[in-house]
Amino acid sequence: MRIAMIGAGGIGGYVGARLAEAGGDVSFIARGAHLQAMREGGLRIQSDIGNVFLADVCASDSPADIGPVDLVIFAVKLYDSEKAAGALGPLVSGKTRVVTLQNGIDSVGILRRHIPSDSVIGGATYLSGFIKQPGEVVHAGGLPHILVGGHGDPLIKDLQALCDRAIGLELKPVADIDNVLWEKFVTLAAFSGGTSLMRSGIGPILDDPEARIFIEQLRDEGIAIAAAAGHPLAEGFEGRVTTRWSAFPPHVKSSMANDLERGKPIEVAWLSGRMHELGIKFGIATPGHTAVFRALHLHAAGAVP
Ligand SMILES: NC(=O)C1=CN([C@@H]2O[C@H](COP(=O)(O)OP(=O)(O)OC[C@H]3O[C@@H](n4cnc5c(N)ncnc54)[C@H](OP(=O)(O)O)[C@@H]3O)[C@@H](O)[C@H]2O)C=CC1
Ligand SMILES: CC(C)(CO)C(=O)C(=O)O
Repeated sequence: MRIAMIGAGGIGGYVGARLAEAGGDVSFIARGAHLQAMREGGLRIQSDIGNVFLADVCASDSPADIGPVDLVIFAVKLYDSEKAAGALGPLVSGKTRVVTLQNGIDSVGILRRHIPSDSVIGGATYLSGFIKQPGEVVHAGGLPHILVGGHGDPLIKDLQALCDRAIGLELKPVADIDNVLWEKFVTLAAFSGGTSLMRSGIGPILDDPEARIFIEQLRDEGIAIAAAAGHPLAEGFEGRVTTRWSAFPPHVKSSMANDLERGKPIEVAWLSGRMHELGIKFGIATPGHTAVFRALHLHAAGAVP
């Protein structure tokens, strides 16, 4: 199976390296110093599940260098989506499937504006990763599970078979990916808003009584928004979110908190900002998410000079 990873960062780098290690024919679309480092010195993944070193990496900043593939895995930040999606053309044939692992609820819609609708498949993962330095990605924690739509699609079955052979990757096709994406959106918007605004890993937040009230408030606002949007979350969801948060090593922060710390642009408009916008639409107060959105808006495009 020919696979192209769009973005070779925390998610694209980790998943692509694992698929290549398992025998997949993987190419990476990357850019800048990370692209140069991968071309010159390969791609390294540091993970408690087992490190990976891909010495010989097929990487380019131009999809035309790679040509049509069977599967595209889309993993750039949401603020880079339009540009990256607009450049997918040379990778996509009539048979290509494009699986997105981006956070939030907007990714599938963005991709469908650029490529045929039925080629796009939603997906979500709770694994946590980041680029430590050019050419090196760290798996910071979180189980390397990926949930994808496309249940019954032969290509997704082939991908699942490849993941079954891989170390540190588990892929499960599901019948209702929309529900999975909403669950992740609610869980992550609270986790990213909380760990970014409070500048802390999840452990100390859950241990501090006031900080915990705030992150749980973000979670509960998200649950109310999901119900109003026609995606009610199952009974007991609150408890499952807290269990999921507690399963991360205490120091783990969201990818947005990591980007904020590094002065990079952040995805707040698609997370707390999206909750704020939906709150206005449905007439539901979201004081927590609105505060996160407004406070971090100043940093949305990267470090304030
Ligand atoms: N990291 C995590 O733990 C998780 C992230 N996600 C989601 O996955 C998505 C990807 O996040 P993440 O892996 O952290 O992102 P990263 O920033 O780590 O990696 C994205 C990479 O793609 C590059 N890139 C962006 N646009 C292009 C382009 N047009 N051509 C070539 N390269 C490009 C970026 O370059 P540059 O550095 O120059 O910007 C960067 O190297 C996001 O939506 C995120 O919310 C989901 C689950 C967990
Ligand atoms: C799964 C989680 C919470 C990993 O940290 C994430 O999606 C993110 O940080 O963006």
